[in-house]
Amino acid sequence: MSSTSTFTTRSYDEDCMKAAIAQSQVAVEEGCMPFGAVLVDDAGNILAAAHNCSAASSKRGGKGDVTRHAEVELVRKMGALDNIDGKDKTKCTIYASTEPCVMCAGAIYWSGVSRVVYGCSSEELEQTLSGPGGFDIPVERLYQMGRPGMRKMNIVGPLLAKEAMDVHRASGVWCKPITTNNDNGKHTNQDIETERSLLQSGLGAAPATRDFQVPVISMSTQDDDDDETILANQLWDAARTVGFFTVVDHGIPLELIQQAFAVSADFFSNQTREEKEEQSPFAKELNSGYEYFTQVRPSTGTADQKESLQVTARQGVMEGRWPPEKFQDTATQLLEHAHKLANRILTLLEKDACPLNEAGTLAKSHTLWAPDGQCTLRFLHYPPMEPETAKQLTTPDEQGKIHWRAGPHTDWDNVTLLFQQPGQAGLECCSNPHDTTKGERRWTPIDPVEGGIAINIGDMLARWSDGRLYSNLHRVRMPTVEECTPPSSRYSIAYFAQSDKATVIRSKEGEDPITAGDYILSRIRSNFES
Ligand SMILES: O=C(O)CCC(=O)C(=O)O
Ligand SMILES: [Fe+2]
Repeated sequence: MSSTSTFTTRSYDEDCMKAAIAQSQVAVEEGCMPFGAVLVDDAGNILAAAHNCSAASSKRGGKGDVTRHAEVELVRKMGALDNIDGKDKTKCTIYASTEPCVMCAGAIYWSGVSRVVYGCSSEELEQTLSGPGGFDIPVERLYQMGRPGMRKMNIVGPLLAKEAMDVHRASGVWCKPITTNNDNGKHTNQDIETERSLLQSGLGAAPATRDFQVPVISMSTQDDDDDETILANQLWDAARTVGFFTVVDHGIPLELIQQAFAVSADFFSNQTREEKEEQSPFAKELNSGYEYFTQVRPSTGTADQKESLQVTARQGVMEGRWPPEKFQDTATQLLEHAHKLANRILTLLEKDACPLNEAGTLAKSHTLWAPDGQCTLRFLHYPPMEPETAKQLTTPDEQGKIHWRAGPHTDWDNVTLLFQQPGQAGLECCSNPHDTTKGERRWTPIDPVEGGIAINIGDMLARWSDGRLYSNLHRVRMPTVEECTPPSSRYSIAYFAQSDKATVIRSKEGEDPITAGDYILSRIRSNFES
């Protein structure tokens, strides 16, 4: 595990770390290894900067001097610095884009500097290396191994780990290509098996009771730390027990939500299936575009009674797949708002869910429209049906199978924001098996609330949080006879917050990490294979 120091951070730490990471980029541009470092005084002034000067490979200009690591270069520069005269070196900080190796930790100690802030941990880097690992001991532990009387060293990190790792990955000099970093579907198959078992156990088809409630939580705070803490605790309790909750006062304008439902109804209900397919052709590997009654859930063996349009917020994916302008404008705006809200929720949950994460890691792992972005906005329409049809589709066939508007499933993402409209009920969730206060597992409705958004935890965050959070099953039941008199639609819009492809999701110690890209890909594949 990477160590997180108990020492406090300073207001200029992030800016100085960005300067160290920029140095690591300069190193790459000069054909060297991706490491950078800066020296900073106790007022936050950068006194010197250096980067690795060992050539990346013989192909890139000779082997060079292998001791020319960024920190060693920096310490050597210190001897010649004019601006360090009169300063107390023990109060200076060295920012290193990656946790210093044993050699650099020694050089830093002998330089007289007593504070070290690092970007990504050597452990994180090690796990992405294509070759053998390095000669590293976590720097905090290394300094603790020194003799009594040794000067006390103050270590802070990881800080801006994603940014620091991005330079390593993009450098192409030694990280594994990210697509090879997968777990052969071990986890994703487990998720699919959980869904498949619902068919045999009968739990998937058990009717909903109102034995437990899905909490409704106001997200309005006065920008005050106490309010934020109260809100974080409420979200944590709801996420940890039920796994589903509805938020109100969340800041997304009601008019925008209503406008999104209006363009959705216009797209689905005022065009033929062929027109929709032509406007937004479906791409299987991207899981993007328009689909008509195609999704067969492992939990039901029958196709969901729905049509959907999936907007994937990745560079280029929606080209040739956007319905007309007004739809695109509205969907883009809703995506922006949903993205911000999801990130706020993830940040509020992070401290309890992923205690080893640097604060903000979850939020930073989602980038809208990035080349490896994976967030999606899914417009759903469950078409109206006659009462007779609803009855027929919910009567078990010879194999005991029935139909659903959406069969029981868990979502693949970190967190889902689900917009639903009053008067269009049907969404239900199953109790969390880890919540022992609920006894036997049961289903309960998630009633639509005007302007409210239903939130649920997905499999990605369940995994990232080492099971501290749980992604619970949910489904959309068929309409009742009353709801079919007259036949009526259900529209919903789901925002799925899925980390960028290169994000490394690491769960328990000893388990293989997986990139978010591989994770989603294996879920897409297994869903189509089922
Ligand atoms: O339409 C709904 O209410 C639920 C949709 C859903 O759960 C999904 O698409 O994952
Ligand atoms: Fe879902």
